[in-house]
Amino acid sequence: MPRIKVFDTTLRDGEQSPGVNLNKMEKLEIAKQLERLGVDVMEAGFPAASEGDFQAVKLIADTIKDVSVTALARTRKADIDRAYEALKNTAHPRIHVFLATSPIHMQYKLKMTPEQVASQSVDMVTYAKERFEEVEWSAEDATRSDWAFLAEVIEQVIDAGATVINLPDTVGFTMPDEYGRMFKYMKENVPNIDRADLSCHCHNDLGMAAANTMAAIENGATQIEGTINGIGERAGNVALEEVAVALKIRSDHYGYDTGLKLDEIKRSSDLVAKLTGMYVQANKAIIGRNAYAHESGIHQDGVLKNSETYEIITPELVGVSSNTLFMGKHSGRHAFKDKVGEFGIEMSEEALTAAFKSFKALTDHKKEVTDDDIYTLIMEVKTDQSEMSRYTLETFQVNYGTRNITTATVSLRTPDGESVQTAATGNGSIEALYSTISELIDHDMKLLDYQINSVGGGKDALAESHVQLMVEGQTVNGRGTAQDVIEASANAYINAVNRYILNVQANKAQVMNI
Ligand SMILES: CC(=O)SCCNC(=O)CCNC(=O)[C@H](O)C(C)(C)COP(=O)(O)OP(=O)(O)OC[C@H]1O[C@@H](n2cnc3c(N)ncnc32)[C@H](O)[C@@H]1OP(=O)(O)O
Ligand SMILES: CC(C)C(=O)C(=O)O
Ligand SMILES: [Mg+2]
Repeated sequence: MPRIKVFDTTLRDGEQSPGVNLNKMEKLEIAKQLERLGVDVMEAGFPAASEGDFQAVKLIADTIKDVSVTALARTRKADIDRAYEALKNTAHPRIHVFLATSPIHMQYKLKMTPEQVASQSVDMVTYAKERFEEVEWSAEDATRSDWAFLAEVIEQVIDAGATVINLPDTVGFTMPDEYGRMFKYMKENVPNIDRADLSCHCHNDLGMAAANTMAAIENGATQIEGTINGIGERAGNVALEEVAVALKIRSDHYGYDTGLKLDEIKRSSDLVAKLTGMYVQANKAIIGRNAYAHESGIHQDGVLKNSETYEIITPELVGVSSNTLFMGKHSGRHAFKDKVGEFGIEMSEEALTAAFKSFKALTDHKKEVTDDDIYTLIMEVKTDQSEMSRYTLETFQVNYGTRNITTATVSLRTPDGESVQTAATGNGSIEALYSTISELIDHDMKLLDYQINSVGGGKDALAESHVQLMVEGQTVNGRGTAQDVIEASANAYINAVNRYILNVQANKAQVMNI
């Protein structure tokens, strides 16, 4: 069966989701999972955007061996140079250069004529080609561009060395038949089109991203771009798992396949949801909690007689399985290690010991420790940068009552190793807690967003909190886990402050290096 290449942009376009901000260790974990999933190309970031993005792309490029790693660049030499610096040691490098071709973007955003857009694209593809064998060129806002103009630019950039041509539906504007016709038009009107892969890149503003991607495949696309769980700018990108499973289940209709290991989909989805804080809705296609659940009597009756009456996808196909190993206070290190293996996660002995210690501590409070709990603990250990952390929570107490003024008392260890303590009040537990922590930390801070979720079910479930703070004018995210919701909230807040401090240190180090 002919194979469609999969270009994952979870770490670049996906990270452009409002409110998402991954540190480099979190990005690396996602990159390793994408490698296990079997994507052909992963877009690791936009190195010219920030020092943090540059470092994350470089770390991924230096680590990933079996997948092509790419990075985004504007049609500017400085962007291409920065991408080259980040990617130069990777096994299969690719640069991704983009420039908008629609009248509205050219006139108002770029303030360039169509002729300037064409020649700048050619010049920068030529420049990129001197550094990279694989050069992808994207016509941003292709679906609102003039097709004849676009065809001319595509022909020129292929002559200049582009090996992949991407036609993004940047604002999710197109419809399936129209997008399909655009691909057919380019196949028929660009004389050298067969010298390049043709790629689609769909956004979901009108809920058409998956349908548009399928239409592109039917009309000549050889590469699809998207993200895990469909995260991304505004309403997101196409969810890769939806397209890959649709191609598999309807191979009779399309006759194409991807190289993805479909049973790695659930793990990939869980990891991205956990590290980004963007949880998947229960009825989400392919990986939603309800995607393999049957509620009504007639459906249940049908499924009991023959599951295919109401199930077109088996849960096992995408790696959804029921928990068979009961993990509790009597479990030992072997069972724990086996569970880590089941998740497909590699851990050093040191990290395994730390995760096992947290697991045992949890079993003292929790009757049954679920897969979700263990997975959360492992990720806490794997993405921990505590050796570089600055503030740690020592103790806290919150007094809340319907008729009392809520008071929190918190003790923190500061970056200098000093123990500081104070108390403050607030309208509720979290406000009192956060006001108290703020008083102990010598930075100007504002809470922008706060989320609390339970991991798995049950009244003794672990709590996981995500916060977004404005610290000294910089937006930072934080994540914290604990058995208690207030402790998880405190951990998330302190984690955000520590990330801010690490960012400041990284920037200072960069200035000193220059
Ligand atoms: C459709 C997409 O997803 S595109 C990718 C979007 N991703 C991002 O923007 C990543 C995060 N971005 C950033 O950190 C910043 O925008 C940066 C570092 C890239 C640039 O920052 P700044 O230099 O402050 O510029 P700012 O973002 O305000 O404006 C963008 C500039 O790039 C220009 N530009 C936009 N696209 C392109 C392009 N493809 N090629 C060349 N120039 C471009 C704009 O015209 C504008 O130029 P101007 O300053 O001459 O008016
Ligand atoms: C940078 C390009 C490929 C993009 O993300 C878009 O146009 O949506
Ligand atoms: Mg995009």
